[in-house]
Amino acid sequence: MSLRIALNDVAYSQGTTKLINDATCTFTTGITYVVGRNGAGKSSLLKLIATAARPDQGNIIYTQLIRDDQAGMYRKQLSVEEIRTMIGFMPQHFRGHSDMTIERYLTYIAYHKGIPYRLVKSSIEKWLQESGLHELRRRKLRTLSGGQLQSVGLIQALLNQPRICILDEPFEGLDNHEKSFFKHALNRLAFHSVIIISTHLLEEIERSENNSLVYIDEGTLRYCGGVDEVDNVLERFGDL
Ligand SMILES: Nc1ncnc2c1ncn2[C@@H]1O[C@H](COP(=O)(O)OP(=O)(O)OP(=O)(O)O)[C@@H](O)[C@H]1O
Repeated sequence: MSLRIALNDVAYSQGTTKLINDATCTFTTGITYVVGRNGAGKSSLLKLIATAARPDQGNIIYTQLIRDDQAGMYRKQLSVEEIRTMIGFMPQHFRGHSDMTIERYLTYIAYHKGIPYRLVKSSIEKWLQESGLHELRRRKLRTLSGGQLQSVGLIQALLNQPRICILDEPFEGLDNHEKSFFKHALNRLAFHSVIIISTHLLEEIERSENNSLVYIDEGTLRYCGGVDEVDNVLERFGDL
């Protein structure tokens, strides 16, 4: 199932402030890193793609490649409702439900995402064991450290192996063990899913040939292309 997200001349404002200008870019399977300085518009761009905000102008078209015996191969346009069932999203400064325990919160999210009842417990158990959060599973979210909360935010986004995964600064505050665990999970997911990650940590960018880069500056997309160009892009448009 090959997905494509195409932004066509997308503009987005808050009040009189234009946050995104005429953004045209395509996202496909694999990891795309969205980079730019503080305030460049990364979070705004991710919210638009996650359907958490709506463009003032232009559109975002989500299509899926369909193989059909009769009709052959064609691209089907997906509705917002269909897209929302496919998205895993972690906003910047994830908080979750502060009075729930980790276990209860993830169970609630799992049901919400339609994970079959019989798989919920074992799936959450596995994520908690592998991420190192198992011993903390009965702690309320408000008592967690920044890195622990970030891990819960990542698990809730990745729990149902989403076909579209949008993560705003996912590596912020994680220790090396947590980073390598989630990177591994993302690399596995990237074979079948569109993964969009905003980051200002250049060392977190994996320069694999399947990965892409978007450089945003003052709401304008200056570069959309292969991640192998990252050094040239930073030299041309400015370091982060
Ligand atoms: N509700 C709002 N009203 C007015 N301006 C806003 C609003 N939200 C964001 N902005 C401004 O829009 C610009 C882009 O913000 P955005 O959060 O998308 O950038 P960012 O690249 O994610 O920044 P950072 O890396 O610092 O999180 C910033 O200058 C920000 O101050």
